[in-house]
Amino acid sequence: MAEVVLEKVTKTFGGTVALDNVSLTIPNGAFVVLLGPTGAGKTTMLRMVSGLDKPDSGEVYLGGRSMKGLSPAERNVAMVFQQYSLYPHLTVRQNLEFPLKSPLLKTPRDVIERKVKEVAEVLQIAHKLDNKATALSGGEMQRVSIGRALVRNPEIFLMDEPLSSLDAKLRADLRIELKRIQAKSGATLLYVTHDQIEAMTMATHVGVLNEGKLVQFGSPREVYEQPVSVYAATRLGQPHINVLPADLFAGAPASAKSIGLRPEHIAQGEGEEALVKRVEHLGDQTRLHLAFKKHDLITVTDTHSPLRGGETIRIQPSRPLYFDAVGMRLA
Ligand SMILES: Nc1ncnc2c1ncn2[C@@H]1O[C@H](COP(=O)(O)OP(=O)(O)OP(=O)(O)O)[C@@H](O)[C@H]1O
Repeated sequence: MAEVVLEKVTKTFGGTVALDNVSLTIPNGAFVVLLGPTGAGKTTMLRMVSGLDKPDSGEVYLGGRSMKGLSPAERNVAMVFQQYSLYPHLTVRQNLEFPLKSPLLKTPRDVIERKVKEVAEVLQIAHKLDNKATALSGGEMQRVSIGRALVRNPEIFLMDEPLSSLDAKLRADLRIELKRIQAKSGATLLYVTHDQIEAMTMATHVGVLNEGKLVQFGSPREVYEQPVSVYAATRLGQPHINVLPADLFAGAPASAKSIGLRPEHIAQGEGEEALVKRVEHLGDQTRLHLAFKKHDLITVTDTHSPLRGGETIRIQPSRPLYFDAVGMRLA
């Protein structure tokens, strides 16, 4: 287990500021999901922690120790990247054994065998252990790369979109397994994803990055319910939060420029008229696409709603969030 601390970390590439004075304390055993659009600095943050890259200024501490000058091998971290990195001439078993065969670790043979077997079962690749890495599908290769990180029992895992090449069923299975393994081992995990469900279901903490700056760090629930800005609010939630001019509804504070309404925070039955443009029955949820005073918005309703396109309903905000002219949240 290890606490991860970034202290005023800045990293630039030419004219691009990839990380901008980021300070952050990640508690022992946390599962942190980093969110932000492409180029926000997520991968750069993982690379700073791993030692693959050095900060221009600032410092990284793992388990209370400064990592200044330490190589990736000298840090107790294991990484999984989006692109699988396997030894193609070795079998799946040999690929999984490789991290344990480091002369530094001196892992006994029976322990190696047990760990490889356990990890292969969890990742549903036990039947492929004797295949060459090149004789695997993309999803299988990715599972072997995850396995190579898992066999080592590191204090810190760094994962960059590790499930993005897998199909929906396997993603859902591995989400649960990764969360279980992380909770059981007590390791701290930093995880990059663009997937909302992964963020909400796996994370104990969410870090929102915008152009290299850490704009919010908190539990998924906190970021969802109490976002600091429109930007942070739009990082979580599917369908997205509705952001509309504040004066569309009565009751906005004078300094509010926009109102943010999560789809489930629009009450139906009372208020003003909205036109139902489209009804989407998704099985576990029904979405209503509404037109309200020339603006589009999305809300959710009863799964068995009899509503149809062309009808009108009455709506009013139930839990509005207000933002100022630059998109910052108003208290
Ligand atoms: N090795 C590099 N050389 C030059 N620029 C880089 C390098 N690595 C990152 N950058 C730049 O730094 C910024 C942050 O990149 P980073 O890869 O951390 O973003 P990201 O949030 O991980 O994006 P993605 O979701 O696309 O992976 C980007 O503008 C990127 O182009």
